[in-house]
Order: sequence, then structure tokens, then C-alpha cells
Amino acid sequence: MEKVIPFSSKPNTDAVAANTRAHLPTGQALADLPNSWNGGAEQQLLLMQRLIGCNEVESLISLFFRWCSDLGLADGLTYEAITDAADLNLGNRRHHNANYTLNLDQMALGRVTLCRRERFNENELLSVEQALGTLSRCLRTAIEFQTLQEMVTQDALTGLGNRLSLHQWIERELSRTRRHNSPLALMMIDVDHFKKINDAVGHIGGDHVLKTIASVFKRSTRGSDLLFRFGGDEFTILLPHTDLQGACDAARQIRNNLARISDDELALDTATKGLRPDVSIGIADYRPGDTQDSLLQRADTRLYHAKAQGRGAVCSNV
Ligand SMILES: Nc1nc2c(ncn2[C@@H]2O[C@H](COP(=O)(O)OP(=O)(O)OP(=O)(O)O)[C@@H](O)[C@H]2O)c(=O)[nH]1
Repeated sequence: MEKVIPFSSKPNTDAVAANTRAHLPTGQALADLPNSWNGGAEQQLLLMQRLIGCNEVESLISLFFRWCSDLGLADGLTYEAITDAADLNLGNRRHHNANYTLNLDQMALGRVTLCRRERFNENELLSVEQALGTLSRCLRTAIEFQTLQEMVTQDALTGLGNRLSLHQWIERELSRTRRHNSPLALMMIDVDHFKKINDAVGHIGGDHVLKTIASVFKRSTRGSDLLFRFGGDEFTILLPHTDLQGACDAARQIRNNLARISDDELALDTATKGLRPDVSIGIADYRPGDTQDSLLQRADTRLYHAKAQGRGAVCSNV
């Protein structure tokens, strides 16, 4: 069974109910739920108490599933997000499914599938749908919060962290390094002669080249490394638990992978074919007493040395 849940404050005439049940429960339906079923008003209130104040989509879905599972309403749950976030699969797969597409005031919130060994009865579905109304309201707030957080901390062009998040992360990683006495390295990277690239491919083409370079950084580094666009054609990579030698290996890997990007990936035409972006990299590792500024400054000085050496170079020891 599948249903689109238009939890709208206004009637939503576009919403399509894919099964034959005509009306979704509204606020008043809470009071109307049969007394014989224990998922009534008290349980709905309990769910609300659990969900309110939670700003994370994953946690909301887990809390919702736990509520369903405690009441015997579901053995398993799948949540398909509207963003490119991975699906969430909780509990166990079972034969009987109830699918819901969640919308709130025309905002798509994802799809929820509940599954169970036994068939769902009418009262149980009513209660699930009432609960999905509460979940939808909390999901909307969480998704909006997440979007806002991304806008504040992400670089819009490349999807990497922006300068604000760089400063927050360096502080965090510096205190971890001091506490655990673990190594930490930082790379400052600048694209060589990017002005010439812009002149050759145009500003939009240049934007695409910057995005491609950022994707090469992503695939050349570890999942635990933290990538940022410092500004313009400058990038910063923070490498937790990595010493100077490890960071130099990563820098070489980045340059090797950049040399291998295809014309297609760079979206080059016949006139600009063969254009190979390269980078200069300055690397600094943590020294006791380092602050955010001193670490950045040391990496930046080394970047300038790499540039002075003729570009397309890695400097880690000036
Ligand atoms: N397409 C595009 N270009 C940008 C962006 N931000 C900065 N730029 C350009 O990047 C270029 C950076 O040039 P410069 O800092 O002078 O240095 P360069 O040409 O890379 O040369 P070197 O760094 O000395 O090797 C400038 O032409 C900027 O206009 C952006 O978001 N998109």
C-alpha cells in the first residue's frame, strides 16, 4: 500500500492517496482513536515529546521507528531522503509494507516505509498516519535547520567547507591534537596560473574547473580529512592523525590525480583541450604551542615557496 501524506495546514488538492482510504486523521482524529487500541492520544503525546527539539533527520527517524516498534506497529522502517543522503534502514525486513510519501506545505520530506510480519489493521494505520504528521513537522524543521547550517558553513560552488567552517574545525582539531598528543597536518593549496585558465575557458568554464579540482581533492584524500575552499582559487586541507610525511604523500597523490583528469571531466573543447590544471602546495604540521594563526601562517609561507620554486611543487620545510 502506498499513500502520499500531505500534512498541510491548508487542504492540498494535489495530494494523491494511492489506496482507497479517503481521509487522513486530523487533530480531532486523535481523540477519536478507538480506546481499545493502545496507540491513542497518550502515545501520540509521548512521540511528540520524544521528537520535539531534535534537529537531526537521522535521530528523528530512529526515534520515530523506536516509537513504532515499542507499540508493535513496525518491525522495520526504511527512510528515503529527498537529498542525496543515504537511505536509512532500521529493524528487519518483513512481508507487509505501508509506504508513505511525506509532504508538508508543499515541501517534500522523503518517503517512509514501515514493514511488519502481520498485516496492518485500519486503526493501526490511522495511528501511524497521525504519528507521521508529528514526524513531518519535526522533519521539516530539521531539514530547514540542516539547509541553513550548510549555507553558513559550505562553499556554494564546490560543496567543500567555507572559511568560517575552516576556522571552527582548526580550533576543534587543535584541541584534539593537544589533548591526545596526535599528529595534525595542514595543506594550503593554490591553483597555478588560474587566471590563464579563466581567460581560456571563460568564467563559467573556470568555475567548472574549480569544481573538478575540488572533486580530485576529495578522491585523493581520506574520509577523515577535512576540505575547505579558502577563497578564490585557494584551498585548505586539514589532515587529522597525519604527520608531515603522510601529508606530503597525500599532496603528491593530489598532483598525480590532477595530471590524470580527462578533458571530458574538465569540460574542455577542441580549443582548450589538453589544458592541465596544476597546484602549488604548502604543508605544515602541528608543533607544540601552535595556534590556528601560526599553523596557517607556516603553511602559507611554504605555499609561497612552492610558487617561487616555479609552481607545480610541494613545500614542507621552510
Ligand atoms: N572562475 C572563477 N575564477 C575565480 C574565482 N575566484 C577567483 N577567481 C579567479 O582566480 C584568479 C586567481 O588569479 P591569481 O590569484 O592572480 O593567480 P593565478 O593566475 O592563479 O597565478 P598564480 O597563483 O600566481 O599561479 C583570478 O583571475 C580570479 O578572478 C571563482 O570563483 N571562479
